Amino acid sequence: MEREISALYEPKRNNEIRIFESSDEMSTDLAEYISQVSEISVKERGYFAIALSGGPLVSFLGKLCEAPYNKTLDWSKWYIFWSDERAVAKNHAESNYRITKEGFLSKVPILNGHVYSINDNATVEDAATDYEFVIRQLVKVRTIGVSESNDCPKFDLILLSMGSDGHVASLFPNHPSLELKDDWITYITDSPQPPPERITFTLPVINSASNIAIVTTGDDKSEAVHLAISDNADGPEAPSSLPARMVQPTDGKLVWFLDKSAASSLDAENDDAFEQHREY
Ligand SMILES: O=C(O)[C@H](O)[C@@H](O)[C@H](O)[C@H](O)COP(=O)(O)O
Repeated sequence: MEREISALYEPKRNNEIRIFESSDEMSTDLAEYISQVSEISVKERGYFAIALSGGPLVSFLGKLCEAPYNKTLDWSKWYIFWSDERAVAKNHAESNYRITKEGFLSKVPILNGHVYSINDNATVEDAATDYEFVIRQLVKVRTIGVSESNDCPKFDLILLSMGSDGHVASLFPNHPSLELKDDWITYITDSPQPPPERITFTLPVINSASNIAIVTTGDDKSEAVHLAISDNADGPEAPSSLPARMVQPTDGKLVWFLDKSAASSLDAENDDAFEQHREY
């Protein structure tokens, strides 16, 4: 359909919204989506490099640990990374590594040597430098792909969740880390949500991925979802520095996985830049 595009905003391409009646249905579809992306990546590249986030995301990966996926997926080709980590010890309740290990990694046969966690034994600055170094080595040998448009790593899939303030990974609204162009990994010491110190992928790395999924549930996210997605949120008041709105893959594809509550402020008429799959 022909439509007028605001001069203030790049038209969105390769974006899709999937809306589900319940988080259980969302988990089922998410498992199928991840399975398909992993199969394609293994077939095309021989590896599947996936970056996870913390928060409630891991609880939506449960179906991957069950039949048929626990048997059919080529787990030996999976390489695990984190798009962000909190500066706490690995055995701390808030460690994204710990949450992922308990809720996912301990239930599937991913090789320990393929799990690239963020150093919890260094300052956040050093941990960010170390993580970028490790990722550079893996890009050199192409375990992680490389973007054709810049030298950024091209993860096969980056899974993100979003906070009610629109933050993704540990990129928070109006934070200077949103401006970084050359760093792959950075750190912050002033997170508005505890703990204050965190390590995070930068936007250039997120946007260079082949596939990005933002998985979000709950009423408290509906306004941020609207601001992140809707064309009618364009204009002079547009939340140009809302991190979730800045997630726009350069060559890849973005899929939003939303439950009905998180999608409740979306205006179907005005969101036609997205291919919508309203799974009611
Ligand atoms: O520390 C953080 O950055 C948050 O925990 C974040 O990781 C979380 O994903 C969102 O805040 C959404 O979480 P809820 O859906 O539970 O609100």
